[in-house]
Amino acid sequence: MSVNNDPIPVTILSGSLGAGKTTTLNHLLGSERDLNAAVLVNDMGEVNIDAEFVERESALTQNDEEIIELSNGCICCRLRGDMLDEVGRLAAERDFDYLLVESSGISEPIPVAQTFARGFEDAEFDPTGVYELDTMVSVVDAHSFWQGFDSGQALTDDTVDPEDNRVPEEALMDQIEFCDVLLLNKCDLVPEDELEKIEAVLKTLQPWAKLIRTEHGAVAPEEILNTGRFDFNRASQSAGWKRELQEGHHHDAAAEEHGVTSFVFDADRPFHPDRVAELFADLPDGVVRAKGFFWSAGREDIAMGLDKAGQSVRAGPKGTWIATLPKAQQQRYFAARPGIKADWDDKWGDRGVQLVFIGREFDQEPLVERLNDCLLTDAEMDEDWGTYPDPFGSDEQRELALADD
Ligand SMILES: Nc1nc2c(ncn2[C@@H]2O[C@H](COP(=O)(O)OP(=O)(O)OP(=O)(O)O)[C@@H](O)[C@H]2O)c(=O)[nH]1
Repeated sequence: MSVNNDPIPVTILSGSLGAGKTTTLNHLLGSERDLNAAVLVNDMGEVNIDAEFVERESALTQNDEEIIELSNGCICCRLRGDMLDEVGRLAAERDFDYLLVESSGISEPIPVAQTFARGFEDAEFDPTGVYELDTMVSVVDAHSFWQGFDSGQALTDDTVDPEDNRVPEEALMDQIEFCDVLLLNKCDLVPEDELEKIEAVLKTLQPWAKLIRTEHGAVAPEEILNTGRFDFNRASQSAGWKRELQEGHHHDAAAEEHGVTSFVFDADRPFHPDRVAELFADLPDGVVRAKGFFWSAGREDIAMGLDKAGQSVRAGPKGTWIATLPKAQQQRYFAARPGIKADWDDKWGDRGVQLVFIGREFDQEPLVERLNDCLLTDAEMDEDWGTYPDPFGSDEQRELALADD
């Protein structure tokens, strides 16, 4: 074999439990007989490992991939170093041309991508220059799409990743929002009109990724191998809520036709903490995603964050207002971003509210009205906000409410 020093391309597959990641991998390995790939599989020891082994064995006998299992932990957190050790060992042998990674159902895609794109400080092996992240693929289960945002699991359930207390809908949302290719799988189980609704929501949550319908993971290999689509910065900016905050609302006729609503709620005065906490705990079911910053009266020191993914809602201290930065730093910030001062208030600077709401079949107007009712009234603007109770506490992004079944 000739010596090849080009970086080894990497495709990472994420997707919730049972969405069809293994099926997709098997399809790929079965249809691309010439693909000389190493496969790294991360499972949390959750389900059905035997059945998966059988399927993989069959793929293994057809091709001669090296298959590596990383179990009982997640490659986005505890096993990041282990994953790098393994891919470092593989790279030293270098008898394959492509690395396929199947991450666990609850993996966060960003740290996994980061591990490949930028390395990981605690690991000896530095993947930069040796591996090159080519495509981030998220497999979405069309059949249980809506249930995916309604796990009804409280943060205390065993099913929640014990390492960081995340619920499955948060992982699902991350996987949708940070990827290059979205495979909408199990389309055989879902009628056409329902598929169109799901696609309309997916395109609003993730406008950049290529959206492909699949049955039994049957995707054309060129859609997920050697696509050259991955770009860390672009992927980080590609979430629909982020684009809507930064670039404003894009009218999307297809989305509207399928009942998808998305809007930004903007305000330059604070919310009453109790009123808004109550509202966040009782947002309309149709709101699949909400995200952004808000100002909670009495907490002028810090920007609060709202993060709703499906039924999971977190709100709590999140970021820094420019107004609280030292003057010199503020000046540098303004110099780098001309025009930012447009919304600057003489007294309160950039403190305010900017929240994106995305969902299906909910009415925007009543929600906007309720949000407006949460803002301080003129009379309250003159009160001493220090006497207000603070439901958000000091923990970052504290959980507020979950499905109560
Ligand atoms: N009807 C139908 N079933 C599918 C499809 N894709 C996968 N399945 C089935 O769904 C089940 C789960 O598929 P897997 O490929 O194991 O899913 P996974 O994402 O790898 O699951 P985990 O590794 O457990 O997270 C299996 O029984 C598959 O045969 C599909 O497009 N249609």
